[in-house]
Amino acid sequence: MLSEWIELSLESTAPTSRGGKLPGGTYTLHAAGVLELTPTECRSEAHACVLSAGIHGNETAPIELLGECLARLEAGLLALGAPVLMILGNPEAMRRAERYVNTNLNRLFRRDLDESGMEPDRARLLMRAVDDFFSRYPEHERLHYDLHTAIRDSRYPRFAVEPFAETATRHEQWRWLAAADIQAVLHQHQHSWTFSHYSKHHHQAQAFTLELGRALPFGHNDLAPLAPMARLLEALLEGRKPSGDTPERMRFFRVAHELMRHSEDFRLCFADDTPNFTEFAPGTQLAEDAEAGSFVVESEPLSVVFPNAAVELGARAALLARPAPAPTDPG
Ligand SMILES: O=C(O)CCC(=O)N[C@@H](CCC(=O)O)C(=O)O
Ligand SMILES: [Zn+2]
Repeated sequence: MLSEWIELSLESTAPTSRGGKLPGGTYTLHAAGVLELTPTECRSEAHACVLSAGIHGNETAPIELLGECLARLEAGLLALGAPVLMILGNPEAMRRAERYVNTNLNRLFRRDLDESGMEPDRARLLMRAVDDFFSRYPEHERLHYDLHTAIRDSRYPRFAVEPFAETATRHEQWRWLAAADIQAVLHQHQHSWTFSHYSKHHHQAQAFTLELGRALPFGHNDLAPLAPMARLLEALLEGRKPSGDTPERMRFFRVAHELMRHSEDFRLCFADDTPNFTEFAPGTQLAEDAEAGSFVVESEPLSVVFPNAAVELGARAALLARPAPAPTDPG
């Protein structure tokens, strides 16, 4: 049943059972795309882990990665040793192989959300699922990895976005991400209402959005470069301490500016296939908006991340970042 969970979610077929046993514990299906794994015994290093994928329906590699982890659990190659909430974010968008159906789910994770519609309802359901899960494990260190893939190529194909929130990121997280072959980290500069931000802001979780290569349809993903990330997820599922490496292996950036789309008449002034983290020199015009005017790089170069001129009005059309120092170990 476990390994069929993803297929059944894609087919919108209700599974025959809402729970059962697996090596090292039990599973419970709380709602479509919301699966909780409960260990018979938590290992001492275990985190309470939220692992989500498919928040954008066309980002399939992370869904396959979670599927592989479940298959290994079910086959007895891994023994569950930590509480885990596994989430397929937007099953309807997954079925349509679209980023979203009506609106971008990953901008809706706020407690004062009052919009109606499929994605707002889904955001409310997922926020409740995360609240309930973390409240069951008050003694555990909390963690949320929200797994994505990017629309464009990237100078660093695998990178982490660290949400902005008060909770400090523990140094071991940088070590784990470096060992998982994450190549760059982007620190957010302000609240962003993404899923990983929700867990960090409201539950003090160690939380990241992880970009794991480029968005491709099911069956077209090469999971080989994600093998080190699979090892990290498996260690978390087993409640073991993951391997670490020096964070200096990764390049660090901080968002300096968020480029917003204000009007219908908006364009980015560089090629559509410009890879993430491409740097633009001072004086370069990056955007033209009928309402906000033009945006030109000022005195320091800026690197562009997630450029997308086709976003909804009022939404982020790109992040502009500058290099940041690698974090030092507080000891
Ligand atoms: O490649 C793109 O333009 C988008 C990839 C993606 O979905 N990224 C996330 C990042 C979330 C964050 O800022 O933490 C998103 O845009 O929701
Ligand atoms: Zn995404």
